[in-house]
Amino acid sequence: MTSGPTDERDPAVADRLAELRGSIDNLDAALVHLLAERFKLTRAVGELKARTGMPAADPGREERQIARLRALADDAHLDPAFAEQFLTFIVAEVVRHHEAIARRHR
Ligand SMILES: O=C(O)C(=O)C[C@]1(C(=O)O)C=C[C@@H](O)C=C1
Repeated sequence: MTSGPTDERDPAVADRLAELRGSIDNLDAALVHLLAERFKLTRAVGELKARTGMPAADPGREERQIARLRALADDAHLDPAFAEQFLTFIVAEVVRHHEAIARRHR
């Protein structure tokens, strides 16, 4: 017999789905905590940069981070383009925070 859309009513399938979703929820929580820690560190960097008059963004550093993350993603069988987009998205938010901190220091 082939499996079909009714399989999710099968208790074994429902249990397995709940188990997988439980682990996904744990990892999502870990990601939120990791991001919160990263933003604590970047806030300190933003304050240091504002205090010393350094520019918010460092394109050279970003280039190196992207190259490193792409290689790590490749090793981990994660799409390197996705890893790059993810980092770029986070760093754009960090730069926005740095700029807001710098405005407050003026
Ligand atoms: O390392 C820095 O200089 C930072 O400001 C941190 C960070 C990052 O989020 O990793 C953010 C902005 C820079 O363009 C590069 C890196």
